[in-house]
Amino acid sequence: MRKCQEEIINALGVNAQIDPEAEIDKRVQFLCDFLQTTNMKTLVLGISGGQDSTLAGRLSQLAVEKLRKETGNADYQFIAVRLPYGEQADESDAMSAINDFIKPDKMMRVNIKAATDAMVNSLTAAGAVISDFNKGNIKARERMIVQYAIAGQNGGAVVGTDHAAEAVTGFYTKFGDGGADITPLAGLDKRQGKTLLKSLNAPAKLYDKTPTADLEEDKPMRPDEEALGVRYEEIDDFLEGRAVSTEAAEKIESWYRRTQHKRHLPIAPYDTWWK
Ligand SMILES: Nc1ncnc2c1ncn2[C@@H]1O[C@H](COP(=O)(O)OP(=O)(O)OC[C@H]2O[C@@H]([n+]3cccc(C(=O)O)c3)[C@H](O)[C@@H]2O)[C@@H](O)[C@H]1O
Ligand SMILES: Nc1ncnc2c1ncn2[C@@H]1O[C@H](COP(=O)(O)OP(=O)(O)OP(=O)(O)O)[C@@H](O)[C@H]1O
Ligand SMILES: [Mg+2]
Repeated sequence: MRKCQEEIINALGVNAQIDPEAEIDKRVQFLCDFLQTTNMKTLVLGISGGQDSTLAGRLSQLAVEKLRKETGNADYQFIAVRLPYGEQADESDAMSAINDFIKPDKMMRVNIKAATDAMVNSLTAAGAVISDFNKGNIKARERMIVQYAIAGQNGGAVVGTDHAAEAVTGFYTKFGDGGADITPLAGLDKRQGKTLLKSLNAPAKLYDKTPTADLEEDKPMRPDEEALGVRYEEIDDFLEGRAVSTEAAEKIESWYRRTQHKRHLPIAPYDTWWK
């Protein structure tokens, strides 16, 4: 195995083999332990209609149901949040994830278009030029603001959907979808997430779907793999310690190096990791 590959696997805590049932139990229990230790009662997560939030949402709902049953305290709750920018192309998938699978205690909908456009207009009026790509990151950060507002009002925590196949490339917005309190999918790669969804009897259309950030208006529903220049199959093989083409390995390692700053707290004078 490549030396850098081994370092990444260890840093991100990936296991090549997983037992789906045991993983589900472990990750639900992790959420339960977190809520009990912090004395919080509410989990909050944006549900996009994509694979990651479908899985993290269902695990969150299972955790609060378990705690309600075990403690007799009815206050534990999961709030799923729909956060479209205007009209969302795969709105029906998002609603199917919520109604047919996650079945959250509560669902809220906040359209982030007005806030996003107002921010872009204010920046433009101040003389800034905001590209479509940069506006995409503003959308991700508006979603973060909404989730923290709901968590703040409910004494709750924001669930993040980061996992190993995303962390390795840093393919998320810093302090946007990367901003969260707890990440129950950490250490899983994309196909392992899919396996957990199958095990939980999720509708196949939700995990067979092409992963997309869907942040850019110039490139609607652009597949992550197109933006990254490497396939999830290759990223997952790499993370499971398998051999991948040199080209794929070098791309993955390059993304990893370039996005190192996203996997750390802001750089302080005593930090040395960034040098
Ligand atoms: N070396 C360094 N040390 C410390 N900080 C550094 C830095 N380099 C950049 N930065 C900071 O980081 C910022 C760039 O990071 P960031 O703002 O995240 O922006 P960036 O990484 O350029 O873009 C985010 C990427 O993630 C994708 N994304 C976003 C959200 C969700 C999903 C999804 O899959 O759903 C995907 C999105 O499509 C885009 O390709 C810079 O503006 C700078 O402030
Ligand atoms: N339209 C949206 N409504 C609600 N939440 C959203 C929306 N778009 C993104 N998010 C939040 O941002 C997170 C990051 O998006 P990302 O695309 O990585 O995950 P996903 O959509 O759940 O899965 P996939 O990677 O398979 O598309 C989502 O998991 C979700 O919590
Ligand atoms: Mg998505």
